[in-house]
Amino acid sequence: MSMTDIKKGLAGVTVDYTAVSKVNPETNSLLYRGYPVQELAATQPFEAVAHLLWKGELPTDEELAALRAEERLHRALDPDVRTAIELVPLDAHPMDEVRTAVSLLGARDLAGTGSVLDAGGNPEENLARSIRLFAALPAIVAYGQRRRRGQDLVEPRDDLDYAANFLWMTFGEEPDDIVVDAFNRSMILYAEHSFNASTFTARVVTSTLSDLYSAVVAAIGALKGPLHGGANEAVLHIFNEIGDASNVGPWLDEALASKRKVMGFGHRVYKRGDSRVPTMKAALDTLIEHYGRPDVAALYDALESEFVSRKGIYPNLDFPSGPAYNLIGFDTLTFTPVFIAARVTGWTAHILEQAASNALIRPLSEYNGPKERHVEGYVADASAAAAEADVAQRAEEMAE
Ligand SMILES: CC(=O)SCCNC(=O)CCNC(=O)[C@H](O)C(C)(C)COP(=O)(O)OP(=O)(O)OC[C@H]1O[C@@H](n2cnc3c(N)ncnc32)[C@H](O)[C@@H]1OP(=O)(O)O
Ligand SMILES: O=C([O-])CC(=O)C(=O)O
Repeated sequence: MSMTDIKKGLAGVTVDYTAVSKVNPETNSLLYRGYPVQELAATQPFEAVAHLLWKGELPTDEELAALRAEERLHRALDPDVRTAIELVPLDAHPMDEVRTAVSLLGARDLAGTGSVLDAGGNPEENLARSIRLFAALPAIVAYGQRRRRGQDLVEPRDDLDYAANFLWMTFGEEPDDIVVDAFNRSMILYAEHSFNASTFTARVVTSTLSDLYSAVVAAIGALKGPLHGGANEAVLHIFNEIGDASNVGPWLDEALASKRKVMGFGHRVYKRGDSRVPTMKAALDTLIEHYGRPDVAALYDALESEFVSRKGIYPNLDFPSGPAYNLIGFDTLTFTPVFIAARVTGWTAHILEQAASNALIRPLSEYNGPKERHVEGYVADASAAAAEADVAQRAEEMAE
C-alpha cells in the first residue's frame, strides 16, 4: 500500500496565488479584488464589476462609459452565430448550444493567427476578446430561449444597460426596474469564485498556452454539471417535484432514504453557509413581493429549514438563484446559460492572470492498476531491448 497522500478532488489543496477574488469560509466572506461582493451587488452595475475583475479597479465614469460603448458594439447576435445556434437540435441542452456558439466565435476570431493564447504575450488582445465575449453572450442565451419557445430574435436596445438589455433581448418587453436590479445583483454574485471547477478548468487549458476561447469552451463544459453550475437548474426541478411547502417533509424523507443529493445545498469550501446567499435571498424576496408569490417563499423556507436541521448542510448560491430566475421568466434550462454570461467575466480574468504568470498545470497520480505484465508473444528487437536496458539502468541509478 502506497504512503502517498492522495487529495481526492484536490480538496484542501492550494495550487496557486490569485489576486482576482478571495473566498473566506472562516468569515463567510467573498472579496472581488478586495471589495466585499455584497457592497458591489448593492452599488454597481454588472459592467463595472466586469471591469473590476479584469483590470483590478472599479471604473471611473469615463472608463465605465467606454466599456459600455464597447459592449453595445458587440451585443447583436452575429448572423453566423445565429446559423450555428440553429444547427443545434431544439432538444439539445442549451449549455451545448452556448458552448457551440462560443466555439464558433473563437474559430472565426482566431482564424489565421495560429490559434494560441499569444503565449501570454498579448494581454490587450485577450482582454479585448474577453469584452467581446461578455458582450456577445446575452444575445446567444436570449435567442436560445426564444427559439425554443418558437419566438423570433429580439434586437438589442442601445438605450439600455447590460442587465436591462439582456432581459429585453430575452423577453422582448421593457423590464421593470425591480427585476433589472435583482437580475443585476445575481450576475454580480455569479461573476467570480476563485478556483471553482470551471475556472480551474479554464486555467488548466490556459496553462498549456492554448487560446482563450478553448479555455472558455472547456469551462462551459465544467459548469454544465449539476455538482457545479447545473445546480441552479436542478434546484427548480426539485421545487417542481415538491410542489408545495407542505410536501417538504415527506419529499425529504424519501430523498435522504435514497441517498439523493439535494441540489442547491452544500459547498466544497463553505461549510457554514455560502457568503452570497443572504444577498441573493434578499433579491429573491424583492421578486417574490413584486410577482406576488408567497408560495415560493414558503417552499424555500420550508426546504431550507428542514434540510439544515436534518443534515447541517446549508444552501449555496444556486438555491435562491433558481427560483429567482424562474420568477423573472427564464426557462429552467436557461438558468445555467445565464450563469455562463456572468461567470465569463471571472473565467477571463483568471485566464489573463494565468497567462501572465504561467506554469503548466500537471499534477501527479498514484497508479493503482494491474501490476506490470507483458503482451504474449512479444519479443523485443535489438533497439527496443537496448532502450529497455537503458531505462532499467537509469532506474537503478536513481534508486541509489
Ligand atoms: C455555484 C456552485 O457551483 S455551488 C455548488 C452547487 N452544487 C450543488 O448544489 C450540488 C449539491 N451539493 C453537492 O453535491 C456537494 O455539496 C458539493 C459537490 C457541492 C460539495 O461537496 P464536497 O465538498 O465534495 O463534499 P461531498 O459531496 O463529499 O459531501 C460531503 C457529505 O455531505 C453530503 N452532502 C453534501 N452535499 C449534499 C447535498 N446537497 N445533499 C445531500 N447530501 C449532501 C454528502 O453526501 C457527503 O455525505 P457522506 O459523508 O455521508 O458521504
Ligand atoms: O466555488 C465553488 O466550488 C463553486 C461555486 O460556488 C462557484 O463557482 O460559484
